[in-house]
Parts: sequence; C-alpha cells; structure tokens
Amino acid sequence: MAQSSQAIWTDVEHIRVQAPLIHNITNFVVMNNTANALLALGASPAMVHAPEEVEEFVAISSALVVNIGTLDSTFVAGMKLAMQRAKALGKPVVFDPVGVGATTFRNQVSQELLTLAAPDVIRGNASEIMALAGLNAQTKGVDSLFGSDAAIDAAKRLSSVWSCVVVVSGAVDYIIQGERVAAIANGHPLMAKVTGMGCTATALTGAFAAVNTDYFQAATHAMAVMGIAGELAAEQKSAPGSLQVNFLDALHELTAATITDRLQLTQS
Ligand SMILES: Nc1ncnc2c1ncn2[C@@H]1O[C@H](COP(=O)(O)OP(=O)(O)OP(=O)(O)O)[C@@H](O)[C@H]1O
Ligand SMILES: Cc1ncsc1CCO
Ligand SMILES: [Mg+2]
Repeated sequence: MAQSSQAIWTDVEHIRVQAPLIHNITNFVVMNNTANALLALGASPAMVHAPEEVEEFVAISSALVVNIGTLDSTFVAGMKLAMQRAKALGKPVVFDPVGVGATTFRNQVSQELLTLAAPDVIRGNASEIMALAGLNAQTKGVDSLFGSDAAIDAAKRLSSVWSCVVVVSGAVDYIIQGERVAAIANGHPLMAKVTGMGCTATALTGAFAAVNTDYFQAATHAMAVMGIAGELAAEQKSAPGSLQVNFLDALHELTAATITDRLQLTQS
C-alpha cells in the first residue's frame, strides 16, 4: 500500500476507533447532511451554536468547525466565543467562509473572526478563497464562478497571512500550507449539484484534524476521502438525490483497498 494511502487509512481508523466529538457551528441548510456525514465516517457530531453554551461545549470537543452559511448576529457571537476558547485550549479550528464576497456583512464577519482567532484550516471554493484573500472576486451567492486553479495564488497568500492551511475545492482540490501543495483529482461533477458538499468537506476536515495534528495532512486526507466517496456514490446512480444518500453509505463502507485503488494525489 502506498505511503499516502496508508496514512489516509490510519486516520480513518483512528476516527472510527476514537469517534472524536466534533463541535459544529454551521448553517441551517447543511446541519443534517454534515452531521450524518461525520457519523458515517465514524466521528461524533454536535451542532451547538448558542453563545450561552459554546465555550463549555468546545472544551469537551476534539475539534471546532465554523461555517458562516446562514449568518446572523447571534451566530456571530457564538462563533467568536467558541473560536477564542478553542484557540486557548489548543483545539483545532476549521473555518468555512460560505458566500464571502457576496455581502459586506459576510466580509466583515470573516475578517473579524480571522483576526480574533486565526483558524488552523480554511476551506472554501475558488470564489470564496479569492474574496477572503482580498481579491475583488466575483461571487454568485454560495457557488463558485471560477475553477479551483484560479485561486491557488490567493490560497498561498491567505495561508501566509493567517499561518494556516488553505483548501480550495473544485474539480481538483488544492491543499496549501506555505510552500506545501497537494492536489486531489478525485470526486465527481455531480457533487456540486448536492447542497453543502463543500460544507461536508469542511466538517470532515474537522474530524481528520481531531486525530492528526499535522493539519496539512488532515485536510489532504479529508479531501481525498470526500472525493473517493463521491466517486463511489456517483457510480451507484448518477443523480443528485441518490448521490446525497449513497455518499453517506460510501463513507461508511470505505476500505483501505478502495483508497489505494482510487487515490489521485499529487504533492509538491
Ligand atoms: N467538477 C467536480 N469534479 C469532481 N469533484 C468535484 C467537482 N466539483 C466539486 N467537487 C467536489 O465536491 C466537494 C464540494 O466542493 P465545492 O467546491 O462544490 O464546494 P462548495 O462550493 O463550497 O459547496 P457548498 O457551498 O454547497 O457546500 C469537494 O469535495 C469537491 O472536490
Ligand atoms: C444554499 C446555502 N445557502 C446558505 S448556506 C448554503 C449551503 C451551501 O453552502
Ligand atoms: Mg461552500
């Protein structure tokens, strides 16, 4: 078994054995999908966003996932408290800047969160990563208007400004930390036709970061597993409704052999 496939499988086994508790402050659209994806992978999800309880909850969790998809000011207050506490406790923080670039509120909140408590991993589509890096990228709500390769320079800049791992998702997923770059060519175009597959990628990254403190590896492994499970699901039936369900089954049934057979990872 190739070294990279083995390393991915080791993380999956650790997630399945440890079932790390993943604290999610996420959007109303994807709460159910991402909770089910974390469970199917082997982690233990909880969606907890009230400012009154997030600090206590993050303290018992193994990773924090923050997603700005359906922002409002109460969510923002919870995000700030949770991110600061997670940083103080040394817990991994993964950030999904859904729709950043579309409105002033999203832009302001994203910059405030990054400044207050820089995350360990940022995952977004190309438009989001370009907007977050300060490029005047065009956005179309929560979907990208660009291919992921258009955002590689922006991702490098973000990675250096916030000293974090940056993931740009798309047909090819790029994982960037300083000069380290990994590219994952797994996945299926139909994944973009199911809402929240990007949010799911971010949530799974939280689970991998809970078991692997090399967050570049954790993010790379999460994107590889996303892509492979997406391919398997699309082969069952090439339609969005079925893909959403078959994706969960593929995560649950994932084996070391499947990862070895399918992994399309290049690193530089
Ligand atoms: N054309 C494609 N080919 C292969 N995989 C794809 C393709 N488009 C998206 N994916 C995969 O789908 C997942 C979601 O990526 P995408 O870039 O669509 O996220 P997103 O725009 O943030 O989604 P959302 O906001 O709905 O959560 C990733 O795992 C990515 O690799
Ligand atoms: C559709 C949608 N709108 C706000 S968040 C979200 C989920 C995909 O990002
Ligand atoms: Mg997204």
